[in-house]
Amino acid sequence: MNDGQADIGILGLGTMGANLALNIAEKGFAVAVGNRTTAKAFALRDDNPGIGENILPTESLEDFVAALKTPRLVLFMVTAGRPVDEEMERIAPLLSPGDVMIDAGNADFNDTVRRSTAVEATGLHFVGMGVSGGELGARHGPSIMVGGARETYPLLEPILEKIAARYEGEPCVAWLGPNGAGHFVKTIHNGIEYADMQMIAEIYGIMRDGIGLKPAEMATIFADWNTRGLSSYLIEITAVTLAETDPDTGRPMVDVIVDEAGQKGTGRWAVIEAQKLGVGATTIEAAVSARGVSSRRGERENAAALYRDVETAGVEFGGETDHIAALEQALETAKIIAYAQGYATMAAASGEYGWSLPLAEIARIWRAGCIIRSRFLDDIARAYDTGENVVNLLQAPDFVARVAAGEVALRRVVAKAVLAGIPVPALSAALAYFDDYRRARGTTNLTQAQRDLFGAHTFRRLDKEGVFHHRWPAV
Ligand SMILES: NC(=O)C1=CN([C@@H]2O[C@H](COP(=O)(O)OP(=O)(O)OC[C@H]3O[C@@H](n4cnc5c(N)ncnc54)[C@H](OP(=O)(O)O)[C@@H]3O)[C@@H](O)[C@H]2O)C=CC1
Ligand SMILES: O=C(CO)[C@H](O)[C@H](O)COP(=O)(O)O
Repeated sequence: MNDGQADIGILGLGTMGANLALNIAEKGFAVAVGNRTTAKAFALRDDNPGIGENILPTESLEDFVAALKTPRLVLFMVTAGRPVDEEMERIAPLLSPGDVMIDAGNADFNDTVRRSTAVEATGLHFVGMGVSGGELGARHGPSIMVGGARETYPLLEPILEKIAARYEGEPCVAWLGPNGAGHFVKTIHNGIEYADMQMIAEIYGIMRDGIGLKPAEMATIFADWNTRGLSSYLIEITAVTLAETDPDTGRPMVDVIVDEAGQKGTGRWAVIEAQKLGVGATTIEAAVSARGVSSRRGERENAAALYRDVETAGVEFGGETDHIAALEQALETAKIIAYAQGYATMAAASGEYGWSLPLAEIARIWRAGCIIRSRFLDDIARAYDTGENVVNLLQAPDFVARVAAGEVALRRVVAKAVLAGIPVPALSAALAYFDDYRRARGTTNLTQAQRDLFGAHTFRRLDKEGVFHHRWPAV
């Protein structure tokens, strides 16, 4: 048994927990580790000479708790959902007032609010903390989105600032707001991740099925795009994945991978929360739906046979440079719209829950470490840093200019893909949102008339103040 030596403890040594423990240990902190499968805790110490001396493996929760300095920092990195509640229930009786439980996995922020309320009532503290960056991020520097009580953050800050990714020297970690704020922001990060990935996949679809490019050719194009406006981790890994060859068959790796996308729920949570807040996060919705449709491969194969003879307009996708340039500009424009939707969701949540989310700071801590990291986030930070009230990124002057310059390319690419029968649900959702958002006189006046006719739901008039009901003809 280790006696009160560890600066922090981690329960859950899967992909993220093990790498986070190594990162913390490497930065000079002593970290107690425990896992349902206990052997993993000892293997983590034994398999990592040089760092292992800062890792204190434990066999039981009693050992784990005894190994921690007080106030104890207990970080859970287990499968989201029920396992988090189970682990919390098991360890709570062993902790003392002032100790801190940290859920660093992905979590539905509603669960975080529930857990936070229950735990804080017992004198313990609870922090919901989003960690992004996957395996390598956890190991060498993730982006960390911290929630929970403001007063609890200083207990974690020295460790988090050391282990977080750095962008131009600044650590990519911040306290973002109370109770569920950290996990809410992580959820929107993942929603944007889904939209970003789906739009890249749609551009890949146009390159493959419209233009007829080979994966290696596409890899070169994406690598080139990664040197300019679209430069980001996701574009970089797109080039890497497209360039890869399957050692078994010698074929491009992407060509042997089944076209069914997995999803663990964070994209869906983002959509649900956006809907609850009345924000149209349509690019994220399209991405989540597209993953759902992709998972019904058998159904899609049947439908493909049933609709084999459907006529699509004879659209020519040439392989010339201007087409590639249009795809690049379309993707860049749609990406701005997707981020605008994600940020609008966070802005609405901030008002609804009284969080005062620091939107510029969120962009800054996403610039490195996380899956959507890119220089583009620097531009978003600047837009929110102006001190002006940016109601939506699509109204920030820099982005108005960029979207105005790129919308024709997006419109042409979407129109061509639609005519050719190539699915572009997220790109077209971005365009539709943009067109809807920029229309001063919309069409829901008709919706209001219908609602008033069938349900006396009332409406407001353009020419008079007040709420009205009209005597419509009986139907
Ligand atoms: N993988 C990624 O790229 C990212 C993951 N996350 C989030 O981090 C969290 C952990 O993910 P990841 O490390 O990938 O998951 P893994 O599947 O690699 O590991 C899961 C861990 O949870 C433990 N566990 C599972 N069920 C229980 C249970 N009922 N009781 C106790 N322990 C349990 C496992 O123990 P055992 O070893 O015994 O099975 C293991 O330590 C999740 O919330 C995930 O969404 C966040 C960012 C990125
Ligand atoms: O949280 C993450 C990054 O920050 C993970 O990448 C995320 O878990 C991936 O989600 P999914 O499996 O649903 O694609």
